[in-house]
This record gives sequence, C-alpha cells and structure tokens, in this order.
Amino acid sequence: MEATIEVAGLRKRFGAAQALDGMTFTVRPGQVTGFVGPNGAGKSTTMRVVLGLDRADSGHALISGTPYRGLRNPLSHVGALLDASALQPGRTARNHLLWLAHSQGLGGRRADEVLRQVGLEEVARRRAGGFSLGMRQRLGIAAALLGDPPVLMLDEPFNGLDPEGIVWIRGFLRSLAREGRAVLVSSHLMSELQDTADHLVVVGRGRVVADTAVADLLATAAAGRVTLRTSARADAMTVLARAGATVAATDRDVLTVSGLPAERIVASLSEHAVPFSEVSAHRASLEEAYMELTRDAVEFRSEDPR
Ligand SMILES: Nc1ncnc2c1ncn2[C@@H]1O[C@H](COP(=O)(O)OP(=O)(O)OP(=O)(O)O)[C@@H](O)[C@H]1O
Repeated sequence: MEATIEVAGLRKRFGAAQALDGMTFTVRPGQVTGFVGPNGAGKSTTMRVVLGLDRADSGHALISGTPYRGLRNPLSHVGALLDASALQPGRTARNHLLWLAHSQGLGGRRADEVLRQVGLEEVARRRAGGFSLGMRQRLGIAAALLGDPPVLMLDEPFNGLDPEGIVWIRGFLRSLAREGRAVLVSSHLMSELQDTADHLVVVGRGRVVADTAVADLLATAAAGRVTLRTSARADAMTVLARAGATVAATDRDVLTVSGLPAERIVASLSEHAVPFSEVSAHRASLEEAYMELTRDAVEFRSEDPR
C-alpha cells in the first residue's frame, strides 16, 4: 500500500464553530505537501482527526488506506508533531525518546538514531525542560521519526524558529520526502514553505481553497511577466507605459512589467536611451502566487475568526 494521507468530506463542529466543512485532499508519497491557511482554518483539527485524537462528525481520514485506530503499531505507520511543548521537562531528551519507544514496543536503539538524525546527540543527556523552542521542535521531530514511518505530519514546525532553524527544517523535510515518505506540513505563512513544499493544499474556513503543485502555481503567477532592473525607474515607467505595458514598482530599482514581451521592452528602452542592467523572466515568490490565488477570495483572506 502506498504511503498516503487521505481526507474526504471531513466535517466537525465545535459549538457554534464549524471547524471542518467538507475538508478533502490526499497527501502523496515522495513529496512535501504544505497545508496552508489562516489561523482557525481547520489545519490542526484535520490533523487531530487523522490521528484519531478528535472524532469527525462525518467524512473519513485514512493513513495508507487504514483509519488510524485500525493501525497496528501506529508509530511505524505515521509520525506526528502536534505540540513541541508536550514533554516532561524533567526528562532528558534521550529518556523522553526511550520512554516513547518503549511505550510503543520499539527498541531503545532507535532513540539514539533519531537523536543523531535531528542533530541533538550532543544534548541528548540534557533535560528537555531547558531546551530552546528550536531544540524542542527537533526533539518533537525525532519523536515523530522513532518508528521510521512512511507518513509524517507536522503542525507548524517552523513556529518560533530562528533563520538557521528554518533552513535546517526545510532541508530536513525535503530529505524525508526524497526518501519516499508522504510529508504534510502545516503553516499559516506561505513564505515559510518557499523552497520546501512540492505541493500545496490551501485551506480556509474548514475547506480546501486550492490543491496544486507548487511549480504550476509559480508558473501561473509568473506568466508573461518580466523583471526589469534600472537606475532610471521613472523614465522606464513612462516609456514602457507608452508602449502599452503595465508596470509595477517592485523594489527601489526593480520593476515588474506585464503586457509586453522582453524583446519589445529592450527595444523601447534602447530607443529612448533608458539605461537598464537586467531584463529577465519574472520569478514569482510563493507569497506572491498565494496572493494571486486568493485575490478573488477577499473574504477568505481577511478572515480571522479569533
Ligand atoms: N477543542 C476545540 N474547542 C472549540 N473550538 C475549537 C477546538 N479546536 C478548534 N476549534 C475551533 O475550530 C476552528 C479551527 O481551528 P484549528 O485549530 O483547526 O485551525 P488552524 O487552521 O489549525 O489554526 P491555527 O493556525 O491557529 O492553529 C477554529 O474556529 C477554532 O477556534
């Protein structure tokens, strides 16, 4: 059976709040899938339902074709990081993992292996209560990896990390996916998933707003746009607008031009002796693509029920 997470038609209400409203998507192996949406969109609730910690009112959630409760030795099928602070502060990192391993019938050797994998071997015998948030996140990921599961689910693993920690998690998630695992990572910041996610499931108000390959999303967002670097921004804007282009100022000396092919941009600027140092196909950022994707869903973007 292929390593997957399948969520279909999940609905879940907490009092007046419809936390999940038909949530449906599939997470495939060999990819990092970003699970993105504003606070309260239903990401954590979905993960809790997948792990059998919350019961959905309707719909179903399967891990590699089986409901969580039907899995034998669940840690060897799915690893999860839901809350990095969920540990006994008095226990050492290693004892925390040994305790988890033994509770699941796994050997102690795995504790040392995963500590090494996440770069915590030097602090393995220090009490986890004194760990920084970044170290706790690493320990949480180590715990998720104990059973060497083909499916991983991490809720906001970037939260509170310094830039070095973010770079580490990005590389680590990519390597886990390269090993063929299905990796689902939630975030409320699209920018965190840049250079990490291969696929995106964008959610709002308990349902999927977009389910797309990152490459397709970026290509659509970049379509037909050209980046122009010039020290004469005002002149360039005037000349290109006259030539029929739509021009937006991106940075102090950078313009994003649409509606005019690169060769016509070069010709117009040269004709009017406007200096420029770069004309290139625009590379959209994930953040930019996300804004484009949700542009028409203003209601969704401005939503913050808390
Ligand atoms: N145990 C609960 N009791 C009551 N309401 C809840 C509970 N858990 C979640 N909710 C509500 O369900 C909705 C979805 O919350 P959820 O935490 O799943 O969103 P999220 O996308 O994970 O947000 P965040 O990024 O803030 O974690 C919110 O309106 C939230 O207030």
